[in-house]
Amino acid sequence: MTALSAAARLRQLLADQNQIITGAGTTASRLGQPDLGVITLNEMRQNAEMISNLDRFTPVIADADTGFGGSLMVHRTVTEYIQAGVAALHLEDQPTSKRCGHLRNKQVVAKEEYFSRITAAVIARKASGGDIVLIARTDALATLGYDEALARLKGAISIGADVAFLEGVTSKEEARQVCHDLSPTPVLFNAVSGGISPNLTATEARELGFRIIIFPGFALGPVYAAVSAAAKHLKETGSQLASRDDNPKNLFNVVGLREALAIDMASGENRFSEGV
Ligand SMILES: C[C@](O)(C(=O)O)[C@H](CC(=O)O)C(=O)O
Repeated sequence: MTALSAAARLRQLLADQNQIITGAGTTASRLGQPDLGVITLNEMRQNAEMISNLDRFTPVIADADTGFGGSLMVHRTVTEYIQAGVAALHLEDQPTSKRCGHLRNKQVVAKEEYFSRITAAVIARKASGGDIVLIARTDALATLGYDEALARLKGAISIGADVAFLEGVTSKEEARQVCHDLSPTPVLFNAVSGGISPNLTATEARELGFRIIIFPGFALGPVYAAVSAAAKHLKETGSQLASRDDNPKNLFNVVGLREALAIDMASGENRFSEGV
């Protein structure tokens, strides 16, 4: 168990490249459904646990959506994410019947309810002695405007959130403004391709003042395109679109075949010592 405090964990997050567990991506890939508040804590936690434990040295930021219910569910979510090995989570102010932050006609809960969620998250972190970084996200910009969204983020920070996430930033000016208005609290930029926000590179986002940049859809689109092309090829030609290097062994090496064989040898069981 790491002895890093949440502050140290935050420094690590700011310095390193991280992995993220996207709620939208998990909903699409595990449930085959759109990001409309249908995924549950258990499904998100299982995915988060699997990915967090692939490489314990790469911090994972996981989407916690609305916390999946009232304060007690938020408390449970944060506790379970800590147990799953997640390094940071983001928690938002949409109702539990939420939608992707880059869709239209979003709603948000009252400020008091949002602050109860953040408070429950802070209590859960303290109770479990965890070092998880709490990222407060607000979706209020679209419906209630910049001042209310800023007030929500400031309130969340005063309760104990470590990072602010203004969902759906609409311009570079607004981006610069929020980073300035919340300084020294680190602000996260959500780079959603084709979403509401300006299409920024990581360098551009850093220049505007963001300290953490996430690309939740970076793999989903390309994977979908690649799988569609492969399926089309199979349908049209009856043969698989495989590269010359595709064989079971090469593919299994991507998911740890060499490491597994090394464990077998080191344990003395030698089930695979003749090779595979
Ligand atoms: C950050 C986000 O919550 C996610 O699920 O990763 C989504 C991203 C997306 O829909 O691409 C979001 O609501 O912005």
